[in-house]
Amino acid sequence: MAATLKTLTVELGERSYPIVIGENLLANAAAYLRKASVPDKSPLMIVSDENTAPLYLQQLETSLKNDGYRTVSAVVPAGEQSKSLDVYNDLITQAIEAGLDRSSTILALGGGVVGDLAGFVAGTYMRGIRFVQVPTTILAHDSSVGGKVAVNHPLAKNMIGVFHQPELVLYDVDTLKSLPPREVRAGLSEMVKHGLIWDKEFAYWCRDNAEHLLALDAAALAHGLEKGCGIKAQIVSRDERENDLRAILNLGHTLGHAIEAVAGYGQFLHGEAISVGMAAAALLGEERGVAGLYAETVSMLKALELPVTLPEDIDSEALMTAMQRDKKFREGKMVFIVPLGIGSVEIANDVDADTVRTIIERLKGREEQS
Ligand SMILES: NC(=O)c1ccc[n+]([C@@H]2O[C@H](COP(=O)([O-])OP(=O)(O)OC[C@H]3O[C@@H](n4cnc5c(N)ncnc54)[C@H](O)[C@@H]3O)[C@@H](O)[C@H]2O)c1
Ligand SMILES: O=C(O)C(=O)C[C@@H](O)[C@H](O)[C@H](O)COP(=O)(O)O
Ligand SMILES: [Zn+2]
Repeated sequence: MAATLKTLTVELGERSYPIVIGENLLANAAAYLRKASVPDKSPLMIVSDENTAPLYLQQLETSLKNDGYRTVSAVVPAGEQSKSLDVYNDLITQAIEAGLDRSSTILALGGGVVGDLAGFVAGTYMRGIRFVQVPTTILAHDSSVGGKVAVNHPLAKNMIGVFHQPELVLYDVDTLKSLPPREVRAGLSEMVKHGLIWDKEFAYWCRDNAEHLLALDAAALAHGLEKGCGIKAQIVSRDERENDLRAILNLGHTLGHAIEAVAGYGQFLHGEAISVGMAAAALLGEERGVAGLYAETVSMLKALELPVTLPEDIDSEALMTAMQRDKKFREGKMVFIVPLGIGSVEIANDVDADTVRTIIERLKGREEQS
C-alpha cells in the first residue's frame, strides 16, 4: 500500500495541482495519475536517466501498464550536460516516433535535470502536452514544483525554456535512499534556501537537524521536504511567472548559475554552486548593513556540508560576464537576492559591479570570513 505522508496544492486556479509526498508511491503511480485525470488512450512517455532507470523505471512502468496505460520509455545520460538542445531534440524525435499526440503525457522520473528537460519537451511538443513530475532527488523538491522548465545554453543556464506546470508531482521518498551522499548534500542546499528566503525558524531547523537530514532520517526528511515544497508552492501561487516575488527563489543563483556555466556544466552540482552563491549573498547583506549575517549563513551551509568558497583559479571576469547574462539582468543592472536577515530577503538591482568583484575575491580560497 502507498503511504501518503502529505498532499500539498500549488494553487493556480484551474491549473492547480497536487504535490503528493509519501512512501511506496511508484508502485501505485497509476492510481494517482487517474486521480489527476491523466488520459490513457494515447501513449505516455517516461523520461529518466541512466542512473534512475535501472533503479525505478520498471516499477513505474509496471504500475502504469497494469492499469491500462501504454508507455514508452526514453533514457538520457545522467548529469547536467543532458539539459541541452541536442538531448532535447533526441527526445522530440523519440516522441514523434512513438506516436505521442496531444492527449499524451510525459512523465519525468528523476532529479532536476530530467524534470527540467522532460518538462521542456512537454511544454513545447506540439506546442505543449501534459506532464507529471516524479522527483527522485532531494533537490527536486524545488525543481519539480513551479513549472520552470528549460535546457542550458553553453553560455548561460536555463536560457532556453518555458513556464509549463505539471498535472501532478508524485514524490516517492523511498527513492531518496539510493542517492549518493554528494547529491544528498546538494539537495539540502535548496532546502535551506527556502528557509533563508521565507522562514527563519525553518532555516535554523535545517541547521539544527543537519545530521539527521544528511543521514536521510525519514522523519527529518519528510518534514524538510514538506516545508520546502510548501514554501515553494506558496511563492509560485502568488507569482507564477516571476514578475516580482518569485525572484526571491533565486537566492544565490545570480552567482551560482554563473559558477555552473564558467566552471563547465556538471563540475559544480547545482546545489553546490547555489551554496557558494548564498554565501556571496550573505556578504552582500553584510555590506548593506546586516551584521553577523555571513557567519550565521555559513554556519547553516557548513552544517549541511556544503561548499562556501570559490576555487582560486576560477576566472572572476568570466563570472562577471556570465552574471550579466542572468535572466534577472535588466537595463544594464545585475539583480541579486540579498538577505535582510535570516528568513527574509530583498530583490536588489543597485549592487555595483566593484562590490561584486570584491566579494568574488573574498570567496576565493577562503574557509572563513571574519
Ligand atoms: N525548475 C526549477 O525550478 C529548478 C529548481 C532547482 C533546480 N533546478 C535544476 O535541477 C537540476 C539539478 O537537479 P538534481 O540535483 O536533482 O540533479 P540530477 O537530476 O542530475 O540528479 C542528480 C544525480 O543523481 C542521480 N539520481 C537521481 N535520482 C536518484 C536516486 N533516487 N538514486 C540514485 N541516483 C539518483 C542522477 O542520475 C544524477 O546523477 C539543475 O539543472 C538545476 O538547474 C531546477
Ligand atoms: O522556481 C524558481 O523560480 C527558482 O528560481 C528555483 C531555482 O532553485 C531554480 O534553480 C530555477 O531553475 C532557477 O530559475 P532561473 O529562472 O534563474 O533559471
Ligand atoms: Zn536552484
